[in-house]
This record gives sequence, C-alpha cells and structure tokens, in this order.
Amino acid sequence: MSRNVIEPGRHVRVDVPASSANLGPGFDSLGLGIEIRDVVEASVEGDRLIIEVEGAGAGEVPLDDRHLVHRSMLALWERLEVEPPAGLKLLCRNEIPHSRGLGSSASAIVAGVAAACALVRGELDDDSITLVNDVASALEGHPDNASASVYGGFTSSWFDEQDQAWRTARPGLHPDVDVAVFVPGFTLSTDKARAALPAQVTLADAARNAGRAALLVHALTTDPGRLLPATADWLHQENRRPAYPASMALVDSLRGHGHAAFISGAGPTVLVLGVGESLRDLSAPNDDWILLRPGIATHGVRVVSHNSR
Ligand SMILES: Nc1ncnc2c1ncn2[C@@H]1O[C@H](COP(=O)(O)OP(=O)(O)OP(=O)(O)O)[C@@H](O)[C@H]1O
Ligand SMILES: N[C@@H](CCO)C(=O)O
Repeated sequence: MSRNVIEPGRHVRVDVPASSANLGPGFDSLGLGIEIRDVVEASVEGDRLIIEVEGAGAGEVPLDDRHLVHRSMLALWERLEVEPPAGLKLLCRNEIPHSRGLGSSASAIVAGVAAACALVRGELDDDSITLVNDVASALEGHPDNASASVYGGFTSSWFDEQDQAWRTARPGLHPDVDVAVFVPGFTLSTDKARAALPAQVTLADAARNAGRAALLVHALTTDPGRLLPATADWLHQENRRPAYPASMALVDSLRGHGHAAFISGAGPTVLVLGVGESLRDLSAPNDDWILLRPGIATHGVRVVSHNSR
C-alpha cells in the first residue's frame, strides 16, 4: 500500500513549554505547564537529515537520527502512515534546562510530534492535539510532563483502557496561583531517579497520596489556601531522597516555613506553588541555585508558523 508523502518546501515552527510533573502527590499523572519555551523549526529540504541545536543540550545531544525531536517526528508519521521525507532540516533553540526535572525530554518529544503533525496537516485542531498528546505520552512512557507541554495549565492524565490511548483533563487553575522555581546547577537523569523507586508501596501510603492528590485538584482550582497539605507525598520523594539530598533539604526548609514546596518531576529542581504575596519573599539558598519566576504556561505547544495547506 502506498503511503502519503510530505512535499519538499514544507516548513513549520513550533514552540513548547517546560513542565513540572507530580506536583507532590500526583505521581505520573498531574502536571503543570511552565512558561520556559523551546522552539523547533522543521523544513523538508535536501536529501539528508541536518540538525542544529542552540542553547540547552548544544554539544551534548546527538545530531543524527538518534535526536529525540527527530525520533518523535518519525513516531507521528508512522501513526499517520506518512513516508518520512528523505531530506529534513531541524533547528532547535532550547531554553529548557536538561535533566533538571522541568520536562525537557517531554518538551522535545511534544515539539517533534507536533511539528511532524503540522507538516502534514497545517494548523493543529482539537483532534490533532489529542493525537499529539497520545503519541507524545506513549513515547515518554507516562503522560504527566508530556500532557502539560501539550495543553499548558494544570493537567490530569490517565491511560484509557477502552480507547487504548492517553487522555487528559484540564481543571481550570485558580487565577491567583503562581509558581516559583528553584533550579540547581546539578543534574539528575529521570532513569536514575526512577531506579530509586520500589516496585510496591503500602496501602496506607497509597491511600494518603490519593487523598492529597484529590485535595490538590481542589486547592489548585478553588482554594489555594490548602496548597501546603495538598502537595504532601508518600510515594516517590522520600525514596529518592539519597539521589537529591540538597533538593529535599530545600523542600523540608520551605515546607517548614509554610510554603507548598515539592520536587519538580524526577528532580532535582524544587517548585513552590502559592499566591503572589507568599512567593515574593523567597530567595535562592546559596550559589548552587537559581530562583526563577517564569509563570505558569497558559498555552501548550503552539504552531507559530507553517506553509502547509
Ligand atoms: N530538546 C532536546 N533535544 C534533544 N534531546 C533532549 C532534549 N531535551 C532533553 N533531551 C534528552 O533527554 C535527556 C533528559 O531527559 P530526562 O528525562 O533525564 O530529564 P528531563 O526531561 O529534563 O526531566 P524530568 O523528566 O524529570 O522533568 C537529555 O539528556 C537528552 O538526552
Ligand atoms: N512522574 C515522573 C516524572 C519525571 O519524568 C517521575 O517522577 O519519574
């Protein structure tokens, strides 16, 4: 059976936000878009793959067919039964720091899947965004980071057994909620952080986490005054403490002072959720940390420009 092709000359530019996963108790399901963006430009041209990277990851990530953005584009074209073009140029301008717990790998995957979809379809309608979310979440292996980068805002995601697809709900954020982000100079790979987790947890810990995850939806949508108890977790952070002791020390200190602090994703970045006033007095504990106030990304991945029909 012949597959669809993408004509030479097609071009697309997308931008994609960073994300924070887990938000304390919502392990592998809850996420928040963070307003730090990578930009990917993709052009169908020439007869080989050319990849240029500026910013985060430059000189570190592979510039051949192992590149995460490119691999993600192939996955989308496979799903749509589209023949990958012989020549493709990718320009990646990266602001999201790698291996810090701000979802850089999920953002790269979402950017690649969205760019590949836009090269075929042009603007991404709701069905296309649903497809991007499913393909990107499957590639990442869990949906929390990917869905927050796809949709922005606050996301709650799950695998739908009937549809055999990743799905996402987007509870409306309370307008006063803001975020402070403590980014350390050191890194931790998600693979290493996941290896620190036990295969089983107690029923008591699972029940406590479920209760706080439910409370977090209430706190983020309706009652931010509940954010401190709503961000408590018993599933992943303590088990990973030896992998990021300085991050846990910062979380302990901030929570001791009443701030809703937790490890962002697999760490080692620390996030604080709160309403404006409560975040204003925060400062970096020492020179190992940078304190950012990037804001919550209200939009997810965007097709900034394209020339597809
Ligand atoms: N923009 C990118 N382009 C290419 N590869 C990337 C990009 N961003 C991340 N990666 C790859 O993903 C790795 C980082 O993934 P990892 O899951 O360990 O961290 P993270 O996604 O930044 O954090 P977390 O998933 O905990 O939020 C990088 O070392 C690199 O190999
Ligand atoms: N839920 C994931 C996020 C990191 O990608 C974890 O904590 O391992």
